[in-house]
Amino acid sequence: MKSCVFWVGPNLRNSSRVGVIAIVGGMVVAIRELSVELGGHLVLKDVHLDVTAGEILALVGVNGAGKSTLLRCLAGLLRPTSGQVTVLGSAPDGAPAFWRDVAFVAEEPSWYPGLTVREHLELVGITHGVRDRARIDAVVDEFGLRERAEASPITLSSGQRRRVMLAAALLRPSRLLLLDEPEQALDSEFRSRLGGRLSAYADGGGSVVLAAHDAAFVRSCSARQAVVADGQVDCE
Ligand SMILES: Nc1ncnc2c1ncn2[C@@H]1O[C@H](COP(=O)(O)OP(=O)(O)OP(=O)(O)O)[C@@H](O)[C@H]1O
Repeated sequence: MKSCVFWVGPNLRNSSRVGVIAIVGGMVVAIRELSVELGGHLVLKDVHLDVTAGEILALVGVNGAGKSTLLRCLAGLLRPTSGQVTVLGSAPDGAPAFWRDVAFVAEEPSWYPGLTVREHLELVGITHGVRDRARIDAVVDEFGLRERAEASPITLSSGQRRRVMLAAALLRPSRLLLLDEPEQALDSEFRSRLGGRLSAYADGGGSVVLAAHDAAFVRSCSARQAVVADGQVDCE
């Protein structure tokens, strides 16, 4: 094993695997010869991709290009047809230890039925060792949710629901954020604020892989771009 590079920033202090898993050369994601066949169609073909600690990678491409498919492979929700996917030193396995270090925001919002916005955030916080009410309050404010904090997410607008999902992902410690079209349904001001927030997360040593359609949003988070087309991923 080559030299180990650890960066323990504000988002990472409570991380379960800091100091346990060695990230060779700061590599957080390593994809080698990844192919994925869905419904008899080769969606991804021999993809090779690396993401380092503190990097934001934006997957861009037309509808159906395979961006969500790639994110689902990184989250361990989809088994590749062939090739290797390594996340934080291991194959994504969906085990609790994996989810302690990785936060995933899917394209479709989901939440715990019967809980208010604040209760949802508190539950996510408790699950990941964040019990500080002031921290929950700060996130509620940061994501513009104060007036709807006691409401059920089902009664929120689509942009407000997206904010709840993003707040939950950024509230807890993690080392890698996987975000499927996080800018979707957000107004322009909040898109640009989210870009700044993700940049700060990366400055703290976290890595982000996101799929996005909004070029201005991708620029606002200073992301490296990877174009997904014809089953291939071409990085800048
Ligand atoms: N379960 C499935 N069975 C068969 N085909 C699938 C399945 N899931 C996805 N696909 C196909 O795989 C291709 C890639 O889909 P994917 O959702 O990854 O695209 P995307 O780049 O995220 O698109 P969008 O920008 O519209 O979100 C599409 O042609 C889609 O129809």
